[in-house]
Amino acid sequence: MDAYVALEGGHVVEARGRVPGSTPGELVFTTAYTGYEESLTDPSYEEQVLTFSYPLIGNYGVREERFESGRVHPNAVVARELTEDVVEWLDEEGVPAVDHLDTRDLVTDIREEGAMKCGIAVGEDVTEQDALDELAACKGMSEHTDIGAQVSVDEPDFSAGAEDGVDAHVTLIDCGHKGSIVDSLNARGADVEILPYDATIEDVAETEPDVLFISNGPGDPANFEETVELVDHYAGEVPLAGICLGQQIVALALGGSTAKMDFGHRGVNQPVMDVRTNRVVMTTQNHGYTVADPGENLEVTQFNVNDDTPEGLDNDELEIITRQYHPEANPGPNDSLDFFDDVLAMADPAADPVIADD
Ligand SMILES: NC(=O)CC[C@H](N)C(=O)O
Repeated sequence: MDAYVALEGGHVVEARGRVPGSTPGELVFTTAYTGYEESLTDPSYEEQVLTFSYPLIGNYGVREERFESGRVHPNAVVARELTEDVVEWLDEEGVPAVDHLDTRDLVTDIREEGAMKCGIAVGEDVTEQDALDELAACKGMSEHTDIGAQVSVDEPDFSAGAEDGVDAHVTLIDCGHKGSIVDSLNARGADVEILPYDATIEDVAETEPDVLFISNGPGDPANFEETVELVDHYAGEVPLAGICLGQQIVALALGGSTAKMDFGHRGVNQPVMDVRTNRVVMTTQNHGYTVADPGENLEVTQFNVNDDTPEGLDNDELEIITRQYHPEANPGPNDSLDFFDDVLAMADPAADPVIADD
């Protein structure tokens, strides 16, 4: 099977085709050396082409219990070597895949030029031109204005908490959540009400949340206008938590700003410094945007040791905790699981129910 990857600027790389198909997508890389099932099912990779810098992907098989959602989200997959198990899975999912190319070169290009548009063509008779045509059709990440609708639940859903633990009711706004965020809350006793990304202020009020939780998700946070409005309304009225896109949305709602990073943070060993405890934790990350300015209402309590970008924003008085990384730690490391205890410590089931109007 022939395979070509056309990079922004027009350079075309030849590869071995593993799963046929053609697609555009934003080319990004992850340095994660484990957790390929978690990465590939993470909705935050929607509309991207995921390159693994680790050279062998699929060496411990494919197991559904490690999936973070019901499908593979990247538009295509690139690796130095993909095992048969992974190829079979991607084939069932209809996700184009290529290997046997120099991923060191590709990652170096992304490091130097930044995450870029690309086009992939894989199949018996595909040509370089087919890949270039896909590239020409590739939109920039921020042009995917409906990306929330592509990954969010359409209807509200509910996931019951364990019998033991915190008697709390969390309303999760689903911007493309990882399943293990819900599992982490359920395991601590909290019931989780899952609402679509465009839920209204009234929809949230009906669920009577003890905590309002904004999930991770794909694309540019500025395109989640409905969710930004929700946070703007509920900040100070109900405790707020957010992960990754959730942190960015909370920052936008509280007067801060976000910006696109050059090549982002994607991996499982990103070091984060907590300025309150003076401890460094290792974290799993997957993001291409960052909070550029947290605004006047949020304190930067954690930052990335590599590039100083904000990793944790807090407001103790308004009861807000957000993290840019993934504390649910799938596939690990487990250093920051206590985030969920801190979130649920804000819940006060005896408090008056929230109200929809100001
Ligand atoms: N994992 C996420 O929530 C990613 C957030 C956002 N889409 C970004 O790329 O920065």
